[in-house]
Amino acid sequence: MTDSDVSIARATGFSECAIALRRALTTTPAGWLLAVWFCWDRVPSTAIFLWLGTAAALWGGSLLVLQQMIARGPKLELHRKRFHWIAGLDGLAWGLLTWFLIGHDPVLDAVLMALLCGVTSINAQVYGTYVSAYFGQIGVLWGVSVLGLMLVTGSQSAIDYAAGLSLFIALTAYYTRAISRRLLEGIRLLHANASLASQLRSALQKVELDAATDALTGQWNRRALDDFLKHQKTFSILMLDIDFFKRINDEFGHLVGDDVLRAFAQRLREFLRSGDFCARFGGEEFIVVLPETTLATAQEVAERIRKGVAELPLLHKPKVQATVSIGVATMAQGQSINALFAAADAAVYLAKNAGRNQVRSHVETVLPLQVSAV
Ligand SMILES: Nc1nc2c(ncn2[C@@H]2O[C@H](COP(=O)(O)OP(=O)(O)OP(=O)(O)O)[C@@H](O)[C@H]2O)c(=O)[nH]1
Repeated sequence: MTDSDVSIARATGFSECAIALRRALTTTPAGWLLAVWFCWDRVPSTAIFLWLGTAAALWGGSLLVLQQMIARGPKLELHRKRFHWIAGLDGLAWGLLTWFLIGHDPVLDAVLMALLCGVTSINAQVYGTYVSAYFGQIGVLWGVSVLGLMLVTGSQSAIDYAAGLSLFIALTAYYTRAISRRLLEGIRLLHANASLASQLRSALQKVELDAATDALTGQWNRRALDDFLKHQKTFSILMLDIDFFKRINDEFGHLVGDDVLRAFAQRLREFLRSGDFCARFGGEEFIVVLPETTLATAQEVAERIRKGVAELPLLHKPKVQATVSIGVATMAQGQSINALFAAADAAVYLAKNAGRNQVRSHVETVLPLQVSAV
């Protein structure tokens, strides 16, 4: 578990709390209606409307600010202060209830105390993922309501109510803190798991890519070629074999030979379309698969490649000029992939025997007649 997991969990907890508070604030008027319903005929209507007006003004302002904050994306480091203000005003609106509505009827007082306890409990859920704002909210609710009880009523029952409310709020705050820790731990674990899963996914993708790629040239390897061919129906292949490659190694060394292989693979790609597939078959041999391509077109492509390799040096320092012999073969109905490779190989053999730097096709060899019978 890293520090960044912890701070991401805190930030997520904050933004979840902001969204939960918006949901809770939109249902707050239902709580007021309940209070008004209890108070109707028991409390002077001016007191009821004064409290309702004050609460509505505080509520409307808070909701507006909260809405703007959420629209911009609630951010702990930016909106922390504003959010604590909103929570405090929410607590103030409820706390003022004792200033306006208490002291008119003993039964009603008890019911309103229960209502304040209910508000405290509900808000424990609302602020669960950002508990410091909860402490602000219930702190203000507690302070204002206890002050109201003392100043407005000042009776023995007011002291009892204040004591009861204080105990209830203190216990709720204590347990909410513990639950909030577990909630944040859950968010932290979720985040850590998600980032671990994404790391594993990208590591797996890299391993899969490495397993299908030739390390030297960056082209696909034999395994990837076999996989690709499994999904092809009508296609032609070019088998390319660099001429006298041993001489290049002997003259310039193996490292230069490697550079030549890389440069050759690069040159090859310049002549291919995006849907064509190029793989290193082994040593200085490459295979190009041309999907949906007839023999005649494949021969044209092969000829372009042959010329393109021969006309410019593959390396400039040291200057290495090379040529390539190419065998072309087209997949026939019912033919196996190995038979196709054998046909292309026979065509390469023909090109080499004809003096190299040539393109030959499998129809010029005797092999297709044998393989088509396989
Ligand atoms: N530098 C380097 N050389 C390689 C690599 N793989 C194979 N070779 C060399 O490629 C050479 C292939 O030689 P040959 O099969 O005799 O063919 P060639 O010299 O190209 O002659 P022809 O194909 O008949 O024109 C061998 O010397 C191999 O050692 C490689 O990855 N890097």
